Amino acid sequence: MSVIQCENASRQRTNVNDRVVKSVRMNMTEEMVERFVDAASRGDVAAVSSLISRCPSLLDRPGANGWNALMLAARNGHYTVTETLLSHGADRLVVNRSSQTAYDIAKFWGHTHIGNLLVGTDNQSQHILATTDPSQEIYFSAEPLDRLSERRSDATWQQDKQNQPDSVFLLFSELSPLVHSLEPSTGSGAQTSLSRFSSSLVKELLLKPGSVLVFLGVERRRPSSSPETSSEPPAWFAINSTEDPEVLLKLGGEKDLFWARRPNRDLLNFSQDEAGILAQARAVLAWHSRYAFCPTCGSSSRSEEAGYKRTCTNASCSSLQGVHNTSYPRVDPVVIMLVLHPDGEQCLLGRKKVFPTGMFSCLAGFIEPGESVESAVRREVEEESGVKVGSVRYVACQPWPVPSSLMIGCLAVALSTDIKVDENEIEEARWFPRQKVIDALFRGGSPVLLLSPQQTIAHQLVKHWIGCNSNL
Ligand SMILES: NC(=O)C1=CN([C@@H]2O[C@H](COP(=O)(O)OP(=O)(O)OC[C@H]3O[C@@H](n4cnc5c(N)ncnc54)[C@H](OP(=O)(O)O)[C@@H]3O)[C@@H](O)[C@H]2O)C=CC1
Ligand SMILES: [Mg+2]
Ligand SMILES: [Mg+2]
Ligand SMILES: [Mg+2]
Ligand SMILES: [Zn+2]
Repeated sequence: MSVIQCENASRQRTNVNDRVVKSVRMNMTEEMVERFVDAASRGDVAAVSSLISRCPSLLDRPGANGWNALMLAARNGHYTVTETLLSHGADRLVVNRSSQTAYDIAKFWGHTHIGNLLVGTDNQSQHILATTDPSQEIYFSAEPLDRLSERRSDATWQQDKQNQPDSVFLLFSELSPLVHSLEPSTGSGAQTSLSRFSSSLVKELLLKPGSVLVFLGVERRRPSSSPETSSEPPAWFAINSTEDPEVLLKLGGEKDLFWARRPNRDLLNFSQDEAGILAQARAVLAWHSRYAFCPTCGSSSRSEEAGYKRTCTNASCSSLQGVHNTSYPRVDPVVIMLVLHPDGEQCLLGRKKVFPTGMFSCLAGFIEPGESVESAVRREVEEESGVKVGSVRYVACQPWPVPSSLMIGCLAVALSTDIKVDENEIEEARWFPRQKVIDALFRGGSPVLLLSPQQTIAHQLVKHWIGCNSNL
């Protein structure tokens, strides 16, 4: 045998030996994983603890059937084993082959106490589970003011409120609100706050021909028991001004005020209450800015009913007779839907060209005249992605004041899965598995999937789907 043949034979023997060693090691590891998940499944705390201390990497390893120790402990209602696994840092966010987390499994099998343990107290897992009522968290939907619509046509009451020292006036220039930054220590998570002006500061501004005033409502609070303060809660107004924005800034004196000009970004930084007020104020002011002239005859129109109606100044205009929706602030209904794959474990998300790299969101589209919510969902999904949709279920809605949409959020189930995007509207659409979505929601964005911010209903719909049990 030549030297080369000898070397080759020796190399082959080494490779064979390596493979044998590797396979023995693999069998040993697999065996250990099976022993570990079996101990968790039987509720054997001592065996679970001893195996983790010998080999910590076993903790989240799935057994041959795709279930890890935490899932099996949850399935069989073993509280102490669940507790032990969590105390070692077991990952609550991993899913099995059917896209179920340990929490899904505990909830399905009725082990509420284990479900509660898996929710824990940390924000991360609470987010997953506290999604049964998404409307609780919808940005722009809080209603801290009582709109008192019956007071809109009471001119004396309106004038009186405009003169009250405790009335609050919000300022807008070209529909951008005047705001100031908040210290992070406020704890509300809000970064900016609406700047509030008193009647004396805006008195002159209200006399300018380009100023539009809208009555928003009064604060929802019990009348004060203190005799020094007014017994009626303060009234709130919004003003859109055409004056020089730099000059308007000076109304705030020395304070560090600025205009929140980028609608899709700057309007998302307020507290829930202020976002609710902003949604109302901006949408009504946007309507005034677009309807200065009567849509029926083209004559000029004037604001009435404290900013909630525009009436044509032409006495012979037909809009002055009968029902005319051109006279009232408009709301445009939009459907927004999370489409679920027929397997229940994937969802359809799309991206527009203008989205930041990696960002995907729910498909959405304006409802057309004569269309139901369900038909609009089916039409928009098919137009934008080529996917056919069957059942549609309403989940929650969101006022979206850019300029005045109402986003009607639904879950919809796909009947077909092939994707063909409408390139005018969507750059790409894809099916995303539940685990990827969980990772994007709770472990921070990955380059593959970045979701829209939590203030959007698109984000809330995705979170709601994750909070629903996967099919068991
Ligand atoms: N809060 C959230 O989570 C989200 C909110 N949105 C909002 O929903 C709205 C609609 O979504 P989008 O996907 O753009 O809608 P569509 O899929 O219906 O497409 C938008 C196109 O429809 C046309 N359009 C504009 N206004 C209307 C109307 N009143 N009725 C019918 N068609 C109209 C426009 O065409 P043209 O360009 O020719 O004028 C526009 O380009 C947007 O305002 C968007 O900001 C969207 C996604 C998420
Ligand atoms: Mg569309
Ligand atoms: Mg669309
Ligand atoms: Mg459309
Ligand atoms: Zn008219």
